[in-house]
Amino acid sequence: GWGYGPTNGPDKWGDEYPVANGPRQSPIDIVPNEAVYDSSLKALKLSYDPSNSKGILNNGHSFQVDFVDDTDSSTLTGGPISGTYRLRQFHFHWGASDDRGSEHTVNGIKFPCELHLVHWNTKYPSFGEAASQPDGLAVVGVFLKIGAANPRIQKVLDSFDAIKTKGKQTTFDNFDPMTLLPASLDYWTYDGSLTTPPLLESVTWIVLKEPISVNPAQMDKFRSLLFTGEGESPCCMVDNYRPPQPLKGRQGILWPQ
Ligand SMILES: NS(=O)(=O)c1ccc(-n2ccn(-c3ccc(F)cc3F)c2=O)cc1
Ligand SMILES: [Zn+2]
Repeated sequence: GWGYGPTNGPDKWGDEYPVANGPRQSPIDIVPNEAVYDSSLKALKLSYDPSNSKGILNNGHSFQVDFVDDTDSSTLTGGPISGTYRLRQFHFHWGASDDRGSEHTVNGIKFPCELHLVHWNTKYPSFGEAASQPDGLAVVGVFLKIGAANPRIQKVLDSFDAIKTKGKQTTFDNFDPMTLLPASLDYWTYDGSLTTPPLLESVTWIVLKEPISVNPAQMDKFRSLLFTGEGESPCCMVDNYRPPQPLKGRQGILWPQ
């Protein structure tokens, strides 16, 4: 199966997933000076119910916190999207060292980590159905930079001992992902795709301009997870990011700062 190694990594994904070379692939390099101002864009509105958080899972590519998404209690509205999108899960991508790890880059700069909050359009009957539609998903991306320790992320990191290997999961109750967001919800937005197989071109990307912080010890905790399952020879879960993809005519749009 696909991964991030030399034999199954991003350069090989196109063999099994031809959309890898499609017209709206993600991530991209964001060049703020080239972003177009769009006065029709609205402010992002995120409303999350902490009681919707369900569990945390090591899926062998990252770890994700899954949410109950059978009601409109944790939603994304406004911003570049129309209608209501429900939060399904959030997860991260990170590097083996602090000089890399994010998927989107800004003027070619990589951050050590990037958070993705995955939402689906409730005009479709389910996440799976939405994931195959051009307006089916909306992912909010948040950069993490090295700085002060982030007390909000600590609860996530404290669960890692229970999900060290691929396939392990544990309960994860009453977590409000709002606490992971920066003060400003200013964003860039563009039409893109899932950044891992199946690389579906169904994502409206909303990348926040303001990063949140983590300290080096917290970044090292991310790197303590394993890509491999229990009993397999251990391979650290690091560098689980896809590099920026060709713009192919797309223009990054900037919400009025
Ligand atoms: N990194 S990201 O662009 O935020 C990203 C990358 C990949 C996924 N992803 C992987 C498999 N799926 C998935 C799961 C169930 C389903 F019915 C359809 C899917 F595409 C999915 O949404 C979800 C989010
Ligand atoms: Zn992601």
